[in-house]
Amino acid sequence: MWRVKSLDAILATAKKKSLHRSLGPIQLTLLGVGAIIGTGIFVLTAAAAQKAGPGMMWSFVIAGAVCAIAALCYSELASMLPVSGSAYTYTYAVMGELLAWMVGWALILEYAVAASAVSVGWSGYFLGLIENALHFHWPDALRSGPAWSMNGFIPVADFGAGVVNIPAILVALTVTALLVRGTTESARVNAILVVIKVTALTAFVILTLPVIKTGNFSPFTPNGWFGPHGTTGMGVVGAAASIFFAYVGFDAVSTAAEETKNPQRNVPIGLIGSLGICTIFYLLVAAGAVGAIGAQPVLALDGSVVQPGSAAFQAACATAANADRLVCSNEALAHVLREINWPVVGNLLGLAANLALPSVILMMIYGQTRIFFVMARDGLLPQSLANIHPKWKTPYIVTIFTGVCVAIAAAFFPVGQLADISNSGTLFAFFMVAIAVMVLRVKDPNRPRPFKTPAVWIVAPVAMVGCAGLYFNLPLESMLVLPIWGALGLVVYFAYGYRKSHVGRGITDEVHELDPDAPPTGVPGVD
Ligand SMILES: NC(=[NH2+])NCCC[C@H](N)C(=O)O
Repeated sequence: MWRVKSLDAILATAKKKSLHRSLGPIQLTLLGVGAIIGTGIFVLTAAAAQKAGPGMMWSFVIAGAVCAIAALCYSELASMLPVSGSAYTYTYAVMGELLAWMVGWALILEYAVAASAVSVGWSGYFLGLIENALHFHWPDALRSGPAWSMNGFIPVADFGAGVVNIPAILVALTVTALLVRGTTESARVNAILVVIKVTALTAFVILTLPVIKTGNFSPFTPNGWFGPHGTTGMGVVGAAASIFFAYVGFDAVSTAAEETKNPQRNVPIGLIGSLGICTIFYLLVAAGAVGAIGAQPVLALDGSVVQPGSAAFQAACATAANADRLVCSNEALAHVLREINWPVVGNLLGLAANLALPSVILMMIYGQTRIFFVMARDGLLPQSLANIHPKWKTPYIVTIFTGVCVAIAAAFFPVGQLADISNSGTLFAFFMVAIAVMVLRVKDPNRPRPFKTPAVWIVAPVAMVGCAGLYFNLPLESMLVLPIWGALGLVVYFAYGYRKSHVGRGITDEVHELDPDAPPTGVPGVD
């Protein structure tokens, strides 16, 4: 189970597709910005405010910094191993099959659950739009899933607040259908969506900054840095662990390393550039939202601090006094614009989110099928999962399976919890990547590295500490999902993958990216 897949075998697999080095620093930065901006800023701003209050501005800085450091490690491996499967493949080459399996298993959590989170985020903007622009009232029971609370370790659902999130199901299944039919996102569509997203955020900043009231910034950190005693995942650092979601996606830049001119110089510019631009945007948006309408958390009816999305939180938001608070909105940015008397621009921003978010869902479900595909190709999952549809040439079985799971999770869970769970998978994968970079420096010091992590012996350990630090500031329920999911993964591995693994059975599978059984490539941001 410590067997590794040799770097040369992996590279032989990838050899066939050697790409033209054409990207410069500016294109790379834009690619990153396009892949990063999404649900995080549009939707999770409200959850971050509930956790940290105006102090969420620090949360954006912390999460951005952890991402920047992790990104530097990720890029070294991405530039050495320009192949699909990302963190899973890197770990397979460096630390052996068992850990690779665990990373691949965690990536399932990351991608599929992120797709669910974005579906729920889309639903919030969709409902806001049809209600405000078309004055159509969607039935209450069908607009969100139940509110969850914990009774000891047993989750309890309260269906008073909602039963099932129908719009989220619809968007997840629609995107799945498109993927089954073989839709991929073209660079052109991606460029248009980048412009739409950036325009929407710019408009938000321009309209909110002039109406900022300094009084809205105090108290600045109502829940402190780590939340009041007895809570988990609250405070400025708790909000950073959630808002981390808003920065993920920069791997698009790392993945493009082999298409980049002078990667040693341009990849870090692209990474730090796109993360830097997003951080500045996010800070301006956060300042605008806080300053315009305030961002103080709501308290439970008994006066205690509450986790966003929980049953007690829903109850507090249902009171008339709290209904218009930022933290209670499912479409935070559109809501702010309506509150400051720009209803039409608010609706347009909602429309922009509705147009742009499905592409994030598409990339996530696509990325998920790609990971399943690579794992099946290595023999760790059943080959039949990778079966290709005769007419549409897509891996339809895994796509439909993934889409249905995504829709179910989206139907019944709130966006903040889903994002937290997805983050736990991402943080684990980044943590492993930081280790892998160092291990590979020792094991294989002379292999060419188109991009080298600067000061790796400082940067990689700091990345590990940063990822672990954010993970341990997730709410307890979300934190527990990763070990439980991991234990399940171990069972699956020893029951199946351990015996079936191609590397274990001595099969060197030279499946090329261009082989007919490989899924279509060409979605920016996933590989
Ligand atoms: N690989 C991921 N976990 N991506 C999900 C996050 C995508 C993006 N940053 C957003 O805020 O919508």
